[in-house]
Amino acid sequence: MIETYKLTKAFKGKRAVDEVDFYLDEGESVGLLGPNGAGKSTTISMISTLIKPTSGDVKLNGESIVHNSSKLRKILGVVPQEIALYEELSAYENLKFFGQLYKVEKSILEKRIQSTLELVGLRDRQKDLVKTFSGGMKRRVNIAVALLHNPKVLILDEPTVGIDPQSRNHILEMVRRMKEEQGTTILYTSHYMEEVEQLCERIYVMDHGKVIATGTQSELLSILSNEDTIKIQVDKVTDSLIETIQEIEQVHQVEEDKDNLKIIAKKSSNIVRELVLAVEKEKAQLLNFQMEKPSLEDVFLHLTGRTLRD
Ligand SMILES: Nc1ncnc2c1ncn2[C@@H]1O[C@H](COP(=O)(O)OP(=O)(O)OP(=O)(O)O)[C@@H](O)[C@H]1O
Repeated sequence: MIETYKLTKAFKGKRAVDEVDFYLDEGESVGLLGPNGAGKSTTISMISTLIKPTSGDVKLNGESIVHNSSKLRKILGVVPQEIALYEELSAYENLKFFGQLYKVEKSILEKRIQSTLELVGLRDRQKDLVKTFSGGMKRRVNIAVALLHNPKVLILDEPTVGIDPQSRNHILEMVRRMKEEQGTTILYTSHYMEEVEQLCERIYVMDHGKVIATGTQSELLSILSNEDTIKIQVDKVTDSLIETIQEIEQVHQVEEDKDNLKIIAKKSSNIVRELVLAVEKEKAQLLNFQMEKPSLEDVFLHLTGRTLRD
């Protein structure tokens, strides 16, 4: 349905998006996962024709949309990171205003306003002014705006950043319902791997403007099939302890998390013994030891040496 070929965007000569090849099939929900600055927003801005690529192409059903975006715009709903609403108007009035602006037919606009408000869980607050809403509620109205013309494809740019848990749950549930009940095609960007794990069938992992891995969740996790993820808790984490563990031959990554250390190491029978010896050598006390199932966060750590939230 939508495909990109070597999609590239440079700002002042620096590539924010670097030859990204990507596809989104009808009815799929695909995640773009990456830390802040990875190039996710720039990628979706090009896909949604808000900015022009420096080079490369975006195609809708085989036709380039870079210079002819009208077909795409009809079927696309985009929820940007920034909230764009009139604070002095009510939720209902905002939707009516944007519905008229987007030329939603008069005869169906009222019904659409009510169904989108229902979907984002704000039907009973529709008469309240947007300025009285929490950040999460404003984000939900913003999503309703993007849904007014009943788009086949919905692109959401980090829709749950910085909002209350109730709104976050509403948004996740809404995306799930749109996909399952209406067959909407979804492109979802996030740096929360749990959300992408929960909602998306296929995932592109981005870092520094490039796609560094892609596949289904289980395909991505199989990157770590030769690795163990081990969590140890010690009485005190020191730099010297981290260095000693990093010197163990099988160890690829060590991540510090309060009193815990998360270690990704090549599968081997003696890794446990090596870790115990390292802790003893540093005169630390081992309080807990746990082998863990790898997560997408671990895949990212393995590929980049950093965590998604660094
Ligand atoms: N208009 C612009 N002018 C200059 N640099 C830009 C512009 N837009 C984005 N960038 C740079 O491009 C890189 C990628 O940014 P982008 O917003 O696409 O990342 P992201 O993965 O969406 O992260 P975030 O979640 O922080 O938005 C960053 O280094 C950013 O500073």
